[in-house]
Amino acid sequence: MDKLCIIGVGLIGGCLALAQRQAGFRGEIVGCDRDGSALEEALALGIIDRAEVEPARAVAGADTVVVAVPVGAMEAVFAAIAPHLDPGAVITDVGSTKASVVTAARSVWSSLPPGFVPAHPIAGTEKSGVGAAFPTLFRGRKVILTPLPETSPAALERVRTLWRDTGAEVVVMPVAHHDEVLAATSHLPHLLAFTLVDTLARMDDSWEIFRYAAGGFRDFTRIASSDPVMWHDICFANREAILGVLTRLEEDLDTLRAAIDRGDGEYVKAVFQRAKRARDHFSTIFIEQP
Ligand SMILES: NC(=O)C1=CN([C@@H]2O[C@H](COP(=O)(O)OP(=O)(O)OC[C@H]3O[C@@H](n4cnc5c(N)ncnc54)[C@H](O)[C@@H]3O)[C@@H](O)[C@H]2O)C=CC1
Ligand SMILES: O=C(O)C(=O)Cc1ccc(O)cc1
Repeated sequence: MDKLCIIGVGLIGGCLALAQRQAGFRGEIVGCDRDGSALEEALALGIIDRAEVEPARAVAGADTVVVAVPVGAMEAVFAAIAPHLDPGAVITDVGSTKASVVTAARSVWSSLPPGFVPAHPIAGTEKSGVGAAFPTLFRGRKVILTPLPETSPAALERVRTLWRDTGAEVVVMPVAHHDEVLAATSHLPHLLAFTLVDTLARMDDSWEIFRYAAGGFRDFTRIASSDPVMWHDICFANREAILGVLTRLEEDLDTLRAAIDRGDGEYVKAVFQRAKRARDHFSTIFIEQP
């Protein structure tokens, strides 16, 4: 890899650029963003070597292009870069949903380039923008690649190496499985956090409620500070899977509510015990991060 082009110089694009530099990448990192101030900030912070507002200029001569914009903007970016990519270029993305990104790519390229490798780092924060970027975000975290039948083995290896160099553990899975799993573990918790905070904030005594919030409230709602545009896009991009898991949760919440209402302590305790056992078990294996 000699020239890495990152389109969307925000939190994830910025973290990737910093992580690549820290891993010893000596080539050129070109940043492209529709927001000129993001580019200026990235240049000032030394995160990118060159800034381009025009996607066509940014991708020219790049051997690897990473699209790191909100998932709703992927199609427009693919359309803007498609005619200007080098023939052997590898194109990848960091979007939180994968079927929607693949659909966006298929609507731009009548036949998908073999260099196209959909990807998703399962690492982030509630902050956004390049100013919040840091080089160690991906260390010890998972990155999911969802290669397609058209994806060439060489392109898959390039993207695997790109992420492995950041300290991430790379796993491969089918697109649909990715979207089902992430709807449950990431998209649903974000919707719950946003809704909880919104509901409480609209109560008459919200000032009093937030003033006495304890650690549990802070832990549970941190992700409600995440970027609304990004999460709006994710909701609609992974609509079916999100609605499926939301319905399941609604049913379980309704049952719990009914149990509390009729004073069924055994039922309530059984739910909490099962949940505690599951959380304690999985936290030792998966959930706690370095
Ligand atoms: N924030 C997080 O924790 C994670 C985010 N993701 C995914 O990464 C992607 C980027 O997210 P963040 O870096 O958090 O967002 P961000 O808001 O920090 O950065 C996105 C950047 O894309 C630029 N942009 C938006 N539309 C554009 C367009 N049409 N052309 C060029 N630039 C455009 C924005 O100006 C911004 O600088 C999203 O697809 C998100 O789903 C993936 C893993 C974690
Ligand atoms: O901040 C957190 O805890 C997150 O969950 C960040 C995050 C947001 C979106 C993703 O697609 C992956 C990770």
